Amino acid sequence: MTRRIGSGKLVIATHNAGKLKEISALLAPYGVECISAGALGLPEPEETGTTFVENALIKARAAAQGSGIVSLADDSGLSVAALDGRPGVYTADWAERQWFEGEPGRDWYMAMGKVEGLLAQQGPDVDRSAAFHCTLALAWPDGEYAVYEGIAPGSLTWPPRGQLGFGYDPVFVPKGREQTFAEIDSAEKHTISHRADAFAKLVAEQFG
Ligand SMILES: O=P(O)(O)OP(=O)(O)OP(=O)(O)OC[C@H]1O[C@@H](n2cnc3c(O)ncnc32)[C@H](O)[C@@H]1O
Ligand SMILES: [Mg+2]
Repeated sequence: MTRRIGSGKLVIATHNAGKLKEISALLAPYGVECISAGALGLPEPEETGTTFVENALIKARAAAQGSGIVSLADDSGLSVAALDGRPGVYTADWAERQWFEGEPGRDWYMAMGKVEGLLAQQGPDVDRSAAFHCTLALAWPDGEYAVYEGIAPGSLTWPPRGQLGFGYDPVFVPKGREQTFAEIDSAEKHTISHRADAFAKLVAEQFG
């Protein structure tokens, strides 16, 4: 029997504002008091793993140890079929760190262009299928943990479209749709995304 979060405090071990917003919305119905790793001043651990599971556990364990509170991390990424699954666990790293109006951030437009450039090298008939992956890891300060995985299949489009969401959303068209994730409102994204898929499994086990 997996240990449960219950209705106490939960640290959200991410430094990505887009993810934090989505995770808080997905957890809103379950009466958990969410605190972000940033608000607690927790450092961003180095993601030295080679799989989504390893990196999610690194982030969740670092936050649980640093805060003494059960922590939830999300490691996610875009796997492109024609690029043998890249950028995969390196999805965030493909976007260079930059300063935008005095704030640190990453250049997602440049990263989306990098993916598109590699696809374009394979010619006009290249297979444009891709999938977003999301691994959620829960870690307790005493070392116990649980992992939940989700996926959203789809394809890549170019040029980027839409203003909603974050990261690579403007180039990702989920399967069966015509709009990109950045053109789909957040309530609807929460019914079809990789994060929603992983959360459905977490919710069934933790709050079911
Ligand atoms: O590690 P944390 O602090 O959580 O934040 P991060 O942005 O570094 O997150 P990851 O290491 O998991 O990298 C995953 C990247 O994949 C992209 N990504 C993940 N989920 C996404 C989504 O729902 N829509 C668009 N892009 C997404 C986004 O660019 C993320 O930066
Ligand atoms: Mg990261």
